[in-house]
Amino acid sequence: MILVIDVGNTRIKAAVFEGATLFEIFVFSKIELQKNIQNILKNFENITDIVVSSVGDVEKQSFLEYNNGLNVHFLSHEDFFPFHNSYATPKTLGIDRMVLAAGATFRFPNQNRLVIDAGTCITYDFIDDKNNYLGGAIAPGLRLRYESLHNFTAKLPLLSLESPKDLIGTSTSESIHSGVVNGFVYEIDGFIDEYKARYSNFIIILTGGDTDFLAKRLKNTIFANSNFLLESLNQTFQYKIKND
Ligand SMILES: Nc1ncnc2c1ncn2[C@@H]1O[C@H](COP(=O)(O)OP(=O)(O)OP(=O)(O)O)[C@@H](O)[C@H]1O
Ligand SMILES: CC(C)(CO)[C@@H](O)C(=O)NCCC(=O)O
Ligand SMILES: [K+]
Repeated sequence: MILVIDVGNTRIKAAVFEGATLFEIFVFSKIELQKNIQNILKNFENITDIVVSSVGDVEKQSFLEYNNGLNVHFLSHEDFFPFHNSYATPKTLGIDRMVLAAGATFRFPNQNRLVIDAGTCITYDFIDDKNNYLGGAIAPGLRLRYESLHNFTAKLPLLSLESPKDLIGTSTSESIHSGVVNGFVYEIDGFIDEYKARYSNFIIILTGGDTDFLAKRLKNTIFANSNFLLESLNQTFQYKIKND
């Protein structure tokens, strides 16, 4: 059994896999990291490996204390990935984006793929049908937009996510919901349309914390899977052992 851990910018997600089977998912904050890992290891005694992808400020050292018989794999740019990386600054490419690109490559062979991760940030990653990772985009995520409006103005309140009643916001809060949520949806549909203008055929994978909220609001057809990063971590690890 393996324990995969996705350290994001806001929270940590972990999952226990045996082969391709996902047993359980855990979501927790950074300060609860040690406690949660200890509990998971206690409940799943057959875990032999911990596989970590971290874009947050949690370093490899935080996992090494579990090294009593357990292998800790902290994924980095030096690992094996199933695509050719055409990014101009490969060393600063987020490891989460690399794992998502790997997952898309494994899952949808020989086709163009666009991965959209709607998390703290929205990331777009494009891998073409020849397995070239081309790059994509980074934009502020849904919650970040609500927080930015509040943090960088004097008068705007901090609202929590709500569906706008209409395009035309008729109060401060409705204007904010319309601006944030409608803007978010139009932007993502707009990106997809631009990719469509350039590539006639590609599969779209949507993941991240806002997957479910977003999936039903997009006009474009997508493959929605909020666990795509966790599943891709498992696949990237299986690929790594095969190639080591
Ligand atoms: N309990 C929650 N805490 C924070 N964000 C949440 C929660 N539930 C849903 N969300 C939504 O998920 C988004 C954050 O996504 P996610 O949890 O995937 O981010 P993350 O853990 O920081 O990962 P990453 O840094 O890889 O994006 C926010 O925009 C928010 O609207
Ligand atoms: C964009 C985020 C924050 C998304 O989690 C992460 O992938 C990251 O820190 N990336 C580094 C910059 C880059 O990918 O080019
Ligand atoms: K993200």
